[in-house]
Amino acid sequence: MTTEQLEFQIRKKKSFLCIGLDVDLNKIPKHLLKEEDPIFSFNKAIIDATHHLCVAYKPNTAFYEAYGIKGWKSLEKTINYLNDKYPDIFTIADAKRGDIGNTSTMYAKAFFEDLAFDAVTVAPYMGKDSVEPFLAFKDKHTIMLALTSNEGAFDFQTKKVEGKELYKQVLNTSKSWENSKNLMYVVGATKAEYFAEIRKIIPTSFLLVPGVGAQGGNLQDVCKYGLSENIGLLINSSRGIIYASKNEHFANEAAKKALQLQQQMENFLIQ
Ligand SMILES: O=c1ccn([C@@H]2O[C@H](COP(=O)(O)O)[C@@H](O)[C@H]2O)c(=O)[nH]1
Repeated sequence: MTTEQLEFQIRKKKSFLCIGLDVDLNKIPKHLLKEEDPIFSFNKAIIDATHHLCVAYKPNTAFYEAYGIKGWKSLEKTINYLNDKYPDIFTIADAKRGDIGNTSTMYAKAFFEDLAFDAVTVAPYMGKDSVEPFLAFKDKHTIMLALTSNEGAFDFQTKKVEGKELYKQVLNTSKSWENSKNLMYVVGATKAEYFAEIRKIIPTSFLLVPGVGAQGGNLQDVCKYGLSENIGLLINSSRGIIYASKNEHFANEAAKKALQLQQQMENFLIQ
């Protein structure tokens, strides 16, 4: 999916919500544990109940890798289900990869070709040659960590290097890389006060924004400073939506939480 198609979907659905599929078997309704693939059954129910309220889903691969081969199969079934039944949905593998060039190429093949995700998250620490193999894939997106939502973001990302904060160096430098049009960036909702500065460097790049809901980030502030002329935001909520309830109505309860966020987004889009 191109960024233009993503923007079209956002305007059509009046939503820039991304739902995080971070499935923990200890947190899902007990009755699902009897199913052959509880993770996929959970995801399928959540997706069917919420797809009209969001434009993207983001499984964090850690929650699948933790269950070994079974978990990887559940991830594969989830992305195949999304691509077959809801092809207008933008899909993000939150895998935070990045390595020397030939290894990065293999990571990119795994997520873009084998699993056919639209986007993958990548850490910038190893630099240009570790990210460009991802960028080489046409109409696929590399979402690079810029300013993350956690406390540890202040350990390195906001520290000055040659007079400029490291996250700003990441944004500025990456703009000159080959196929940089395929870049998006992760900026945490807990760092809302940084969005105005970030928009000065990357006025229209899409930002994946985790941290609303469970981590306490404020949607209003993010929208106020982060929205761009092409919208440019994907706001993620995982636990705040998918674990709304543990009873048999869990998917409907998740949809209610998603609707609350979608309605707030709609208000910003019509302003
Ligand atoms: O800076 C970052 C980068 C990634 N994440 C991931 O997003 C979700 C957030 O989940 P919630 O349950 O809505 O808090 C999760 O997969 C994180 O690993 C992030 O939170 N911050």
